[in-house]
Amino acid sequence: LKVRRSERLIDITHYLLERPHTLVPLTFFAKRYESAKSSISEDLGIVRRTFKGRGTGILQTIPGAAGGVRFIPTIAPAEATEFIRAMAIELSDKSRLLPGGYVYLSDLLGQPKVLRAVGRLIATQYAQQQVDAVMTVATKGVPIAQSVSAYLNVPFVIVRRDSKITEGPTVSVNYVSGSSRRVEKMELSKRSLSQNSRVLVVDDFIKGGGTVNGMKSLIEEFDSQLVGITVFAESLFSGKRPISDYTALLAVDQVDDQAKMLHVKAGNYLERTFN
Ligand SMILES: O=P(O)(O)OC[C@H]1C[C@H](OP(=O)(O)OP(=O)(O)O)[C@H](O)[C@@H]1O
Repeated sequence: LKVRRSERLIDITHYLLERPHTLVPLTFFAKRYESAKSSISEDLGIVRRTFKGRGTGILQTIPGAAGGVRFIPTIAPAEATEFIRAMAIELSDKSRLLPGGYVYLSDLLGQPKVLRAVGRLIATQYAQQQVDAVMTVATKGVPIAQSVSAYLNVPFVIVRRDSKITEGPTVSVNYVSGSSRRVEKMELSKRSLSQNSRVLVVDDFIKGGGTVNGMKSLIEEFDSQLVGITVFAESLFSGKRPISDYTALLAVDQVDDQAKMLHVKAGNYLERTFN
């Protein structure tokens, strides 16, 4: 039974939204709706124009027999700007101040709406780059990594600071925890990352930068490449960070836990992603 265009458009949209960064051949849709490929091409043109117009994402067309379409989720600059503006106001609440210049984020990074937005923002930044895996360190970075990996349709791997027999054989590196000048160890199970992987590092917070620097070393131990580092928020840090090339959605620009004062502004995400 032939399926009407209005129904095809709804079902095509739903199918693609659920399968980001996945190549879907035209013949798949032609068979699914028992429609001509020319009709499916017109359908996809309507979806592409609507996605583009509303900032939903990019619908790539790959020509040829092995071709098809691929949905790349993105977030529109205006929506990204609005989200970051709202987050900066939310984070500038002095009740979020923690000793040592840390900011309490766990309530926000436990909200599905916030995690979906953060995942989409970071996936937009790397939408056109080859990413094979998203890496973070337990614990607070995990929900962010999961959300980014869902939008990029790649696995995420969790680096741990403690040894667990359930992780099997691991690769470990020592790193200096910036804020406390302590030498710490982090490790990743050998099976979780193959050689020559292109790895995106994400985390909730960067202070001294020791943690992300440790993950950079770990990626090198796996003979893999670091694609980029993006964190939800960066703190003020008086020392010199071992890593300076990273992206932050938000940035603490005034903090004084004695005076109970905290101000958070937009980080460098917007200019790094949309310029
Ligand atoms: O830039 P640095 O000075 O290295 O600090 C940033 C680390 C510390 C903190 O993790 P913790 O709160 O230590 O651990 P967990 O994420 O497990 O709560 C945060 O999540 C980053 O991973």
